[in-house]
Amino acid sequence: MLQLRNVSVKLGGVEALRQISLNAGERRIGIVGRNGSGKTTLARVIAGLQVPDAGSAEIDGRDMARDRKAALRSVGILFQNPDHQIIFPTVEEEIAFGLIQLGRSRAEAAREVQTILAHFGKSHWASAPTHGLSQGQKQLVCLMAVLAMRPALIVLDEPYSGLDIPTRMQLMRYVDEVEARILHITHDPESVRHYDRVIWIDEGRLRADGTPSELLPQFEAQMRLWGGRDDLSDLAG
Ligand SMILES: Nc1ncnc2c1ncn2[C@@H]1O[C@H](COP(=O)(O)OP(=O)(O)OP(=O)(O)O)[C@@H](O)[C@H]1O
Repeated sequence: MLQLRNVSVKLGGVEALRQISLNAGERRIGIVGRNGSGKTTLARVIAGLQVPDAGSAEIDGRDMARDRKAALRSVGILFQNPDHQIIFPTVEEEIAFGLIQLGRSRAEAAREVQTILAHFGKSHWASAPTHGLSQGQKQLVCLMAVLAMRPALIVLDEPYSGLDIPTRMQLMRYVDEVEARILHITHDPESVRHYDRVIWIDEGRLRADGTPSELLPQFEAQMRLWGGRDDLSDLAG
């Protein structure tokens, strides 16, 4: 169970999040909102990577900002750009890193790396150089690295942008099969239409919260309305 209590975050004078409170236990949750609305900041708070200026983010009663070990075990995060995530020269080292951080021995980590690669039919990638992979292949490596750590919750921050349609469809299929709970940040209503719940963040506030069938038509209508204007002065920041 994810519990946010009055979470506020200021970044360089900008109120990126303003008093967000919510409880979430659904298996699949989408987060929508326009550019600069605070979605990535929210993802970082939930993963314990951003300490809120006020309020707290807890998963199963553990405070993500204060208990880094619990945060590592509980939440995996997949960012939009895999180049910001990948740091190791080979695929196996990249996937092993999180496991070693969780306290696995090198031998245990190596076994678990093999297991996850085999699960995705990518055993032959083990010693492949990460810099030689395409964007979609890198994104799959990041997903495997997150899944290998078996977190209870996976936060996806626009993981499909920049991928071609077949790669996106394949990755979406992999993600749909994942046991862990998913919180998926996106601009694309289609990718969360089959989810259990959607949360709309606007100017750092929780604007609406409901089922996709209730919320997405409102969201799309508002996006079209804003898109019809030439004025970008209301864009956050
Ligand atoms: N490091 C930072 N310093 C100052 N302001 C920041 C910083 N990071 C984010 N912001 C501001 O905080 C607000 C929320 O940013 P955030 O990245 O969370 O939005 P977002 O909804 O994820 O946007 P996008 O959809 O464009 O990725 C924006 O106004 C942004 O300019």
